[in-house]
Amino acid sequence: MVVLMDPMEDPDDILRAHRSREKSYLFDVAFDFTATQEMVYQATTKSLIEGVISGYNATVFAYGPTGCGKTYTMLGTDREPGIYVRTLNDLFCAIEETSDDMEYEVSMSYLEIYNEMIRDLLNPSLGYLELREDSKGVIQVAGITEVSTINAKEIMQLLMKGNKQRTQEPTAANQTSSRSHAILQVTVRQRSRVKNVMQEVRLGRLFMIDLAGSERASQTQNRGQRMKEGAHINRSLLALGNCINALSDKGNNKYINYRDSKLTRLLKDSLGGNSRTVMIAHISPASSAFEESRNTLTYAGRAKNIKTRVKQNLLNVSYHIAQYTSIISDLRSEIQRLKCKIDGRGGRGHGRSPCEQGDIRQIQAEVQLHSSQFEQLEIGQLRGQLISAFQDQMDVRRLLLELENHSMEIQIDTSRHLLTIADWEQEKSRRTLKWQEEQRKESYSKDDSEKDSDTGDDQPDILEPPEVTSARESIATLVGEQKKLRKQKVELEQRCRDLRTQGRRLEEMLPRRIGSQEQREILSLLCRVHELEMENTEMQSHALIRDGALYHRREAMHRLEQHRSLCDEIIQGQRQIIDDYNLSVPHHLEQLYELYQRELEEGNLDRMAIMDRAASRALQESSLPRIPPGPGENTLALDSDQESVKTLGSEPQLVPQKEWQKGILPPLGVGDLESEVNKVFKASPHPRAWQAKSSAVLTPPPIHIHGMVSQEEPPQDSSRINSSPESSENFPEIPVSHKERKEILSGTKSIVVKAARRRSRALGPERHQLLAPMMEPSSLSLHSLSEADDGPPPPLPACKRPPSPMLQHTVSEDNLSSSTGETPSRVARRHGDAPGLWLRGQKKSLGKKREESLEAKKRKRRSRSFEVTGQGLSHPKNHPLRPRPLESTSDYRIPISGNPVPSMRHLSKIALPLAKVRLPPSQTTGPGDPMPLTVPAASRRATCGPHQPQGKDGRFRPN
Ligand SMILES: Nc1ncnc2c1ncn2[C@@H]1O[C@H](COP(=O)(O)OP(=O)(O)OP(=O)(O)O)[C@@H](O)[C@H]1O
Repeated sequence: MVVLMDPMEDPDDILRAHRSREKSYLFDVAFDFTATQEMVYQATTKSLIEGVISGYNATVFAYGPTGCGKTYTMLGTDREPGIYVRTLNDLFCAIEETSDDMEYEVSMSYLEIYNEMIRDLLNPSLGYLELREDSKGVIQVAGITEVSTINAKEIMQLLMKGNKQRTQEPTAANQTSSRSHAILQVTVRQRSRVKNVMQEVRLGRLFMIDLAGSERASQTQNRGQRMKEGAHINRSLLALGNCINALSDKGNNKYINYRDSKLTRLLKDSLGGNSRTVMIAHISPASSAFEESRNTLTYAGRAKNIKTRVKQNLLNVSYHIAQYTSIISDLRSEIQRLKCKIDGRGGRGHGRSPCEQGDIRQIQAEVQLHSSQFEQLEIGQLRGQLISAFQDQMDVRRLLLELENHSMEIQIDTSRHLLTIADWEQEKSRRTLKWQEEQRKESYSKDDSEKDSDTGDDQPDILEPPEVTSARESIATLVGEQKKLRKQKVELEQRCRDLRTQGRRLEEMLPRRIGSQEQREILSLLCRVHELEMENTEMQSHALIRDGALYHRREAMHRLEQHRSLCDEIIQGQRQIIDDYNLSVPHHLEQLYELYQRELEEGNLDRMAIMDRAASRALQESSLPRIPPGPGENTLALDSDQESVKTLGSEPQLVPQKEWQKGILPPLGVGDLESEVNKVFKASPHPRAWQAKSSAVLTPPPIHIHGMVSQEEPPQDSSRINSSPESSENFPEIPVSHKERKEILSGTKSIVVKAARRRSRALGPERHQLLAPMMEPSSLSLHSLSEADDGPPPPLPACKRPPSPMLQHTVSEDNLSSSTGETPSRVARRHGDAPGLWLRGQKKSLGKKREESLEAKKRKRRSRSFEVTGQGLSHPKNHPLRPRPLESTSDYRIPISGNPVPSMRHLSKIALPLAKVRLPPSQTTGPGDPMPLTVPAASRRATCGPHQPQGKDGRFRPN
């Protein structure tokens, strides 16, 4: 509240008491002489700044008589700056605070209205400027200088410069009287920093006006120019007052005449339009300025009633195409900069161009994703290559295994054919002997002259059977097949070496390429799996080798047993003759015979057999050594497998490296086989010579099997058992008839081929089961033997020679003749006696004791053999190559059960050469031994009934 008191009022003057001019005025704020510049600024102007930078117009003007401090309030001094400086300072501070999100443009113009003329204070040389109004009704000063800056210090310098240009003249009322209206216009443009085609711009204008003071001519005592200036000042202020009066009159909608002066025209919006306006009225406390003060307060009071409509100045800017070009150029520059930054960081900007994205974060994420995908793809490729290399190696090794399996089958077939040929040679020899015997018998009834005439031809005309010829042809084919297999094996081994080299390169490369521990562990496990697969394959290979070796070994053992039994019988028979006829024997022969007897009694051979069986069992039960694919590089390949595991992982090796190198691939044995085949490939034209050669073979003494003795012979090179010349030369010594041989061989082939096929199948997807069935007890052995035992109870259960009763007689003859390869008469003739003498003239004194002794030993052997047979049932694993039960029993079980089928009839006619062979029990009943499998069952029946000790039927009947 401002109370204006009349200085002329006299309380004692009653006449003028009712004419008092004292008046009170209400304003928003009133300052007294204690108010500072800061207080005035804070109370009047500071609140306008926020609106201005947000797009609102504002006006601050100082109104009042001359010399009342308007200029002081607005401009101030250096020490006490006024509203101009303080407002600008705060304005720039506010802009600075929001400059991160918003972009500002600040421009300033400074002019004065002097004598109703507009002059640019920033560039006074421009002369007087005109006021113009645009299409929107906004008043503009044409050509005014607008300085754009955001630097407060710079704008202050401009302000000082402009003030110096303002017209000030000393008057009687004010030494620094302003003779013009000074108007400082600050325009603020605000826009968002986010670029867009359509952009909003906020435009705020702030007018800070230092009006010239109204003056009275009497008071200012102006004359001339000063009086003229005062007149213009007063006229413009009058126009302003009129506008204020008009605007403040609420109920009067009369016309607002802004055009009376340039000042009102310029302040049109500030007074009654779109502006927040502050009027600072200045009055003087001097009583002499009572009238001016009253008028000022009256105008100010009226101005207080003026209502304005404030609105935000918003401009929607749509850019021109040139601006679009500029924007695009800016964007490209930004993209290029980001691209260079990415390239400089990792140089991984391959593939899709990041410029297509435009967003640095998206580009970075994409680049990272591509990098990760590339790394995963690379690892995946390497892993795939390694797996492929492993699989190729395994495929080649399986092929090798199949090749070896096939080779073994060929060997078995070849052996079978060799046996057929040998049997024929044996049969041929026997027939020749028979024929010669008959010739001799006939010669007794002839004279010497006739005898001499018959000596020309001692060879019968014996035709070779077709199966023997076929066997010779088959052998030729099999030898060719073996050569082919050998060639394929060499190629496969080379292929295996190449694959191993390739795999080794991958194994060396992978640890360097893979940085992830997880990936390394995966690959390590992969290599480990490969190693186990290799191990499995090699175990199968070794099992195959062992199967083949055991088969040949048993076969050879069987032959040797037969041969030994033959020799035993010969020795016993000859000894019997010697004893019966009290023949004189050279001393060294007698010593040898005693040694022979001693070994029989002491069981040395049995002990050897036990040791051999223990060694064989240890061989079977021990862990199988690994078999490298071959010497040289193949061994290296396997080593490399382990090295790969060592490289990729830290798992310990289960098998020492040396073990890998110990094994060998199963030999194809072509060389040995060929050498063997060459001897019998063609029919021998001289069976006698062949027999003489066979007789030179060192035949071991009979081996008496006791207890746990197995049929296996002492350790020897199994690979040579079947293919060695010695073994082949033993074949003719086996006195089996041709027909019997054929039956046996057909059974042998059936079993062996089926077993080989099963092995081949096991090498496929179920190759892991290859070894398992071999370790299972064979039902074949159980059935064959148990059913054999279920037959007619044999008086001598362990008889090795069981010809059927109905065939016993013929068998006996064959037995005698074939067991030695000579007829009994021939044997007797060697000692100078007639053929029948050695049968009829047996003496029972000395020979009987010896015979009883031998018989007791035989019984003992039979008994133990029976025990062994029973134990053999529970230990079938001694026959790793035995045929599978279902396949084998189909051919051989039925005859044994007592219901002979036609095939059994043939079997029952098996000649005694086999029947009289002293076969070890486990061999005769073992399912893995095809030939003894059937023969003992039949021979047991044959001997159960009519078998008698020697001499009863006038014939020698060896065991
Ligand atoms: N509040 C104040 N404190 C100190 N000095 C002041 C104050 N107000 C005004 N003055 C002084 O009074 C004198 C006149 O003031 P000023 O020039 O500002 O008056 P004016 O109203 O602008 O006059 P004019 O209308 O003639 O220009 C100046 O010398 C100024 O320094």
